[in-house]
Amino acid sequence: MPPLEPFGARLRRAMDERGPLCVGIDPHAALLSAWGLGDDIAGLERFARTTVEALADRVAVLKPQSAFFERFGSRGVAVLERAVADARAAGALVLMDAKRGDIGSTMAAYAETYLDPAAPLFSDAVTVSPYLGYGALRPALDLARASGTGVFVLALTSNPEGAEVQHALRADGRSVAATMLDHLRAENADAAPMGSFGAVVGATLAGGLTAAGVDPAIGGPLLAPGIGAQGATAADLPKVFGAAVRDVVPNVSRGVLRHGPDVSALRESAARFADEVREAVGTG
Ligand SMILES: O=c1ccn([C@@H]2O[C@H](COP(=O)(O)O)[C@@H](O)[C@H]2O)c(=O)[nH]1
Repeated sequence: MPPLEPFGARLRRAMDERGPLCVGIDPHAALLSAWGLGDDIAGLERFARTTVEALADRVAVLKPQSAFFERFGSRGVAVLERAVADARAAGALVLMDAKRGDIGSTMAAYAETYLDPAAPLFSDAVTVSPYLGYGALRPALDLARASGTGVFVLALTSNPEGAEVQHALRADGRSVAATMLDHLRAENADAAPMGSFGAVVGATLAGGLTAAGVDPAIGGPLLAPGIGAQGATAADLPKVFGAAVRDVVPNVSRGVLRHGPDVSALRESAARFADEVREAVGTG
């Protein structure tokens, strides 16, 4: 198979054609129940299939939350494999939210799990945690570059607990979060129209970026979770991201999923969020 076009270029095109919204596939036990499904493999499978059927042909990115599949063991992972393949076949980019991070050959194995085109869970991009040091992510960064996939590094997460680590200051006075964004800016240097190496920066962080001395412009995508159930709205995006808002991929999971299992209702909800984002970001 020929190598894919770089993820950043594929993502920019998808954002231009479909709008930048990313919808999560998060089969919480409470959502399975609200959809009238069992908290079991059959329920998981129906939930994933319905979400993919409703949204994969219209949103730029679908983001399965791996944890909700892994809790069912190998059969849950098999459902995840199918969801990823079906979503990609229907035209969505798949961002696997696995938040992996380790060292050396272990990190390389995580990278192969999601970014090797021959792997059963091959996805367009994966989230990673830099808590073992940005340099420890090198196997994933290198494999992404080679395979035309992307990596999203946790920088300023949407949860309030993240600040104690991410706002911490290094000896040179830079915050940990700002340092992660510096690394990503360097990783994306010279990439056009957009780099493949993204940051996770919560939409909940109005004021938080300045506090952490962070410039969100990294030449790559900015995944912004926190809209909907966590309280942020599309109108917060320009406040949080300023001029970098054009590179933001806003994520909504429960805010859309709570409208299921009706396919039309899921689509209408995603369309409403997409309209709100368009209005807030000023792209038409
Ligand atoms: O900082 C982060 C990083 C990841 N997430 C994930 O995004 C979704 C958000 O779900 P909602 O239902 O829209 O709250 C979920 O999978 C999180 O694990 C995040 O929220 N914040």
